[in-house]
Amino acid sequence: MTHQMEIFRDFTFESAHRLPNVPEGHKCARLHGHSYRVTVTVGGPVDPHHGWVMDFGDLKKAVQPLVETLDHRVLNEIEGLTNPTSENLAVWFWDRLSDVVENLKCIQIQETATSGCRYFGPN
Ligand SMILES: Nc1nc2c(c(=O)[nH]1)N=C([C@H](O)[C@H](O)COP(=O)(O)OP(=O)(O)OP(=O)(O)O)CN2
Ligand SMILES: [Zn+2]
Repeated sequence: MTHQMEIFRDFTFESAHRLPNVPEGHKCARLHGHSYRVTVTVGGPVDPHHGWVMDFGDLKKAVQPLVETLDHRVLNEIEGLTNPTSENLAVWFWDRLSDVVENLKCIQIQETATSGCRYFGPN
């Protein structure tokens, strides 16, 4: 019997952004910052010998360089993030991780304690 599971790891970074395509007068057109949290979820069977889906450490090795690319930056200046909404940030992470992290299931971005998005990949 195999046990199907999802594992996840949280990463945080502090970045500034502005949203260029919001309606006139929208507060998010102004430069402002967030303490972002990205949660990366991977699915698969629990390997019976190791007792894990994958090593959390290997997941960190894949994601941390991307987080460092964004930390203490203005997101609009990062390639591929000219309109850095949570949704576009989730796609940005997915596009850079899906080839290196097997069975990537979800990228969750939290901009604030109460707002965020979950991306399950292209269809
Ligand atoms: N679907 C999305 N909507 C909004 C995004 C987004 O990425 N996707 N982003 C923003 C802004 O970045 C804004 O900084 C966050 O918006 P909001 O949660 O409305 O702001 P507050 O935390 O200040 O919430 P209040 O309830 O107004 O205090 C906007 N929308
Ligand atoms: Zn914002």
